[in-house]
Amino acid sequence: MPSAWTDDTTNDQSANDASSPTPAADFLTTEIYNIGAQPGIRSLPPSPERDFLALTWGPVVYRTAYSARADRLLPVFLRALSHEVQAAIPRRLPGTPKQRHLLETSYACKVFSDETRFAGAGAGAEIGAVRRAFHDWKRADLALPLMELPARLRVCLVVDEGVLRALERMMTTTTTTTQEKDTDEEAAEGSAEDGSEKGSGEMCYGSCPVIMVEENFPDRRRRDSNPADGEYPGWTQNLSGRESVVLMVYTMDRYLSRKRARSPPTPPCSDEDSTDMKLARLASLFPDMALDALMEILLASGGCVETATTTIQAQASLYPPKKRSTAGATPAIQTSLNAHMRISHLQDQKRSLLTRKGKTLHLYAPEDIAAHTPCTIIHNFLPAAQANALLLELLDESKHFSRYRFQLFDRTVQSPHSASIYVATPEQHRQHTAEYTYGGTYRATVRQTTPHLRAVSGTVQQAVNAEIQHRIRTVYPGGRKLKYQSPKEWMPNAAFVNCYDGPTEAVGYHSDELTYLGPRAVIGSLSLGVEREFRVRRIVPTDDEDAAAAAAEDPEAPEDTSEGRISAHTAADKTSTPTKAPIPSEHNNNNNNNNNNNNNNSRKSPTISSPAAAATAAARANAQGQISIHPPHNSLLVMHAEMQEEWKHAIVPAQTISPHPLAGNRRINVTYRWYRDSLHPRHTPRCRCGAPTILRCVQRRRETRGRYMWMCYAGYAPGKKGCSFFQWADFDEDGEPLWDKTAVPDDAPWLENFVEGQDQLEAGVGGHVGNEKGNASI
Ligand SMILES: O=C(O)CCC(=O)C(=O)O
Ligand SMILES: [Fe+2]
Repeated sequence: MPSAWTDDTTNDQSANDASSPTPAADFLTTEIYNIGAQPGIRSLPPSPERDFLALTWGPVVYRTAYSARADRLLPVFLRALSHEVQAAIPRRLPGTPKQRHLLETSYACKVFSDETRFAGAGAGAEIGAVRRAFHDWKRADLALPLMELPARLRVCLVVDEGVLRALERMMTTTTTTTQEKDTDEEAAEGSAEDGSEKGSGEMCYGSCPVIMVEENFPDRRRRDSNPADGEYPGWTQNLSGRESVVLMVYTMDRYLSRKRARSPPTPPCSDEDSTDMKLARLASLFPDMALDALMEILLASGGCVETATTTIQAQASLYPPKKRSTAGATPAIQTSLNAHMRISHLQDQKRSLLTRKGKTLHLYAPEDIAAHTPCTIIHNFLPAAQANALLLELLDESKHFSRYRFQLFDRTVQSPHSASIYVATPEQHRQHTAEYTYGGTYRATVRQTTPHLRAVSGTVQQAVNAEIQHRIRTVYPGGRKLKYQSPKEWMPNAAFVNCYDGPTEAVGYHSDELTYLGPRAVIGSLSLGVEREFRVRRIVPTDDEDAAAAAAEDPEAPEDTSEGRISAHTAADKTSTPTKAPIPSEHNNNNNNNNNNNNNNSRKSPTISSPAAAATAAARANAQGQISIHPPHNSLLVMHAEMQEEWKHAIVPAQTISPHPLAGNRRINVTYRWYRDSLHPRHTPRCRCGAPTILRCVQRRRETRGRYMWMCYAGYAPGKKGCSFFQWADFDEDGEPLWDKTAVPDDAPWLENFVEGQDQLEAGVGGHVGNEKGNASI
C-alpha cells in the first residue's frame, strides 16, 4: 500500500498540508478517501480488492492481446501509462508537495488478464465481452451497488493488439530517430527515474492510442445521466490520445467524452409520498431486491419511483443476475446477511444460529450490525471536512495521552493504548481527577474539551437519541425501553478519547464501567483514522452453560473486569486461546435478599485472581463466538442499552492495517458518555477501605442475573489491596438509584455538558425530555 501514507504524520504541518484545499486535495478526497465509505465498498470484507478500491486510484485495465509480443509489451505499456499519469499530476491536479506525493504514491492500476475470456476482445462488437466482465466484476464479484461509483469503476481501459502495435511502432521510431524529448520536464524526469527499459523511458506517449470504455451509470450529480433520458444504459468507447487519459477521466467532470444530446427533462415525479411509501412501492415491484439496494437507487433517482423503476429494469434486462462468484472470497466472512435475516425481536435466537464457539463472524452492513449485535453504526457520520478536522485535532492532542496502569495478577501493567478523558469545565476537570475513580484509581490525564470535540458532540447527541428511539421502536420487546434504561434524553458530558498507534495497540475484552453512567447506559463511539476491528461477544450464559455453571465452583467470575482492565495482548482472542485477563473474584450471591446494606463477607478478595481462573472465564465467554465490526473512519457506533451488561467488547490487535492518509497508522476513538448526577461519587457507597465502590451487574448466576451490586475495586489499583465489600444496588424502573438522597448535601456543583447553545439540540429527534438539573450536553 502507498508508502506515503505511512509518512510521519505526527508532523502537524505535513498532516495539515495534506488537507489544504487544492485540486489535488479535492481529488484525493473524492476519489480515494471517500471511496472507502461508499455504500458497497465499505461493506466489502478485508481483502486486497478492498484495499485497491479504498486506498488507491488509477485505471482498471483489460488485456485482450495474448501473443508473446504482448507479454513483452504489456509491462512497457503499464510503465508508460504510469509515467504519463505521474507526469500529468502537477499539471492537472495542482496541490502541495505532500498532496502530490500522496497522489503519486497511491496510483495503482489493476489488470485483468484472462486469455480464455478476453482473447481478441479488442474493438468493435467484441468489446461487449470486456464490458460484461467489467460490469460483473463490480456487480457480481464485489456486489457493489448500482450507483455513484468512483470514476475508476465507471471507465476501463482495454489494451488490445492495436494498442500494443502502436506502442511498439513508437518505441521503434523513438529508438531509431533522434529522440523527441517530451516537452514536459516532469515527464522526462519521471522517465529517467522509473528505470524503464532503454527506449521507452523518454518517449512521448501522448500519441499512443488507448481504448477507453465508459459505463454510463446514472449519476445523481448529473441530470443528463438520468436513465429516463433515453440513452441509458450505455457505453461509449474512445480511441484517445493517451496523454493523461486516466487523469482526464477523473478530472473532466468525471466523464469526458460522452457528448450526449440533452434530452427533455424527465417529467417530475410525484413527491407527495414519504420515502417509506416510495420504498414500499419499489419493494412490491422488485420483491427480490434488498431494501438497502432499492433505497440507494431511489436516492440516486432523486426520490423518483418511476426513474428508479426504469433504472432497475434496464439493469435487469442488460445484466441478468448471475450467481455470485465465491472465488477469492474470504471464508467465514459475510458481507451482508440481510438477504437471510431481518431485525426482529428474536435477535438472540437468530444470533445463536450465526455465532458459534470460537468463531468470529464479520459483519459490515449497518442493518446486519443492528440485527445481530447491541450496536448500530452510521457511516459517513460527519461532513468529511469536519471529521478530518476533528481527527487532526485529536492526533495533536494524543501527544498528551497516557497509558493507565493497573494490576494484572501480581504484576502492574500498562494499558495497551493511550487515552485521555475530556470534560467541559475546570470544575469537572477537578472532579474527574479527584472524585471519580476508574478501576480503583484516579485518572491522571483529564483534559478540557477541544473546539472540534465540542462542536461534534451536539451532532452525536442528536444522532444517538434518534438511534435510541429507533432501537426501542424496532428491537425492544413491546416497543418499550428496557427496564432501568433512562427515559431522559441522552446528554453526553464526558468524552473518553483513545489512540491506538499501530496494529499491536488494542484494548482487551471488557464492559464499560457503569458506576457513574448507571444501568443500561448508552455510549456514542466515534471512530477516526485507521479502521480497526471492534469485536463484541455476548456474556449472558446459555441454558447449557447455566447447567454447567451450577455445577462449577466459580460460577460468577467474569472473564475480566471493567473497561480497560485487561492484559496488553488479546492475540489470544484471535486464536481462541484464553485471554489473560484479571478476574475480580466472584462475589457470593447466595444471599439474595434486597438489603442494600448487606455486606457479604463470603465474597473472595478481588485480588486473588489467577491466570487459570482467567483462562476458564475467557473460554466460557468465547463459547458463544464473537462478532467483528469494522468501524471505518468517520463512523458513529452506538452501543445501546443492552451492551454493557450483556456483552463485552474489544479492539483486537491487527495483523496488518491500512494506513490512513491523515492518521498514518493511528486510530482515534471518542466515546461520548453521559455521567449521571445521581451517581456522582458523593452518592455512591464507599467500601471498608474507604474507596469508592464500582457498579457491576450479575450475569453468570441465574438466580441473581440482572441484579446490580456495589463492590470494592481498590484491589485493582497498582500496589493496593481491596476489601471484600459488596452491597446490592437497587434502581427504579428508569435506572435512578434508590437511596436516601436527603443524606447528601445538595450544594455540590453539578455536571455540565459540552455544548454551548443548547437550542440547536432541542430540535433533536426523540424530543427534549428534560434533564437532570438542566444540563446541556458536552
Ligand atoms: O476504541 C474503541 O472503539 C473502543 C474503546 C472502548 O472500548 C472504551 O473506551 O471503553
Ligand atoms: Fe469500552
